[in-house]
Amino acid sequence: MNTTAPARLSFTDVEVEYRSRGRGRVRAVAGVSLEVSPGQIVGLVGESGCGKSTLARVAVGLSAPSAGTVEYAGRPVTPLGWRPRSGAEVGLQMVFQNPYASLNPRRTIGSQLLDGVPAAVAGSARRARVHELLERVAMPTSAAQRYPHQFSGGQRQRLAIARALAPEPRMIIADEPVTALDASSQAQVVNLLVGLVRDLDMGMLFISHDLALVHEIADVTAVMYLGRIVESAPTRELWREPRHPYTRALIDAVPQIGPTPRLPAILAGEVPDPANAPTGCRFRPRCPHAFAPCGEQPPTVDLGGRSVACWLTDSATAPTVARSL
Ligand SMILES: Nc1ncnc2c1ncn2[C@@H]1O[C@H](COP(=O)(O)OP(=O)(O)OP(=O)(O)O)[C@@H](O)[C@H]1O
Repeated sequence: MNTTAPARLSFTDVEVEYRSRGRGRVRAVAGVSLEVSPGQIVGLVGESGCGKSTLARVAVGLSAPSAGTVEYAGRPVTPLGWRPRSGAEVGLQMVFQNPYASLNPRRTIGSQLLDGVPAAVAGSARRARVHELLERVAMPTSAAQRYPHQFSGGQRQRLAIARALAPEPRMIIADEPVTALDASSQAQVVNLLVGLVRDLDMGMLFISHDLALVHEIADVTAVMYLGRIVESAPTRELWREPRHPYTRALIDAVPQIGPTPRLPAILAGEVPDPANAPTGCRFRPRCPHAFAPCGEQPPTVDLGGRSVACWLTDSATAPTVARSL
């Protein structure tokens, strides 16, 4: 592994196309460029079906992009299974929505954690490392002798996080890691995960449909719609001044509490099937501000530290509605 390159995850013009019977060609990811730097939490948000999980799978080599490149620490991430796992994949670990995706129900927790501990850790230090991993996720060391089904959902997810940490990754890809948990476990697991990422100075791509949660934890938020990143910005700026109508709609859909409570607005319509994606701007059929230029795909415009793909931000085409956004 190239140890001099920073442990940065970079997607460049990534496309992923599925061929499925009945639906034909499904372009689930349609040209995504995104970076996650060491020590940074990037939140990726969007409604169901926008292509978030597909992008996560490509990041860890579980799927191959049909175009574009994914690099980690300066090396291409290539699909698993073709050769032994390389440093690129070991440096990146994934936490799934369902902990059973990373925990084998038929093996003890201890043996599964041992599998992940680097070979360089030898002898009795291996078992000590397993105990250390359990302590890191606030589980008793006795958990090592038990099986996944003997734990609650929240505990299982903590054990899946310990499994992800075992190979000492520098970057975590967390795909809806708390969506399947009850509300109190959700908060615990998110706090644990974010605390670990910060303590160990790792990077994290945190995928969620929950913009309010991403607002709490992410340094940068990228908003995905039907296979494309429509807006990306430091989280605070994005929340304070969303530039894309889809981002605005997602923020409006979050219930507001506090001195001036407000009921959430409903985002009109549904995400179209990517097998039948609209031409031009993909958000056009649901956008309250759609106008003639939206028949063409908008370019992604760099606004200095943030980017947006919307004709409303183009000074040549933007009509007065831009000011009302
Ligand atoms: N193996 C597959 N074969 C065909 N189509 C697929 C496959 N996996 C995903 N898709 C389609 O690709 C699109 C994006 O799916 P993906 O799961 O990446 O979205 P998502 O934003 O993560 O949604 P969710 O939050 O519901 O998981 C969807 O239209 C989905 O039906």
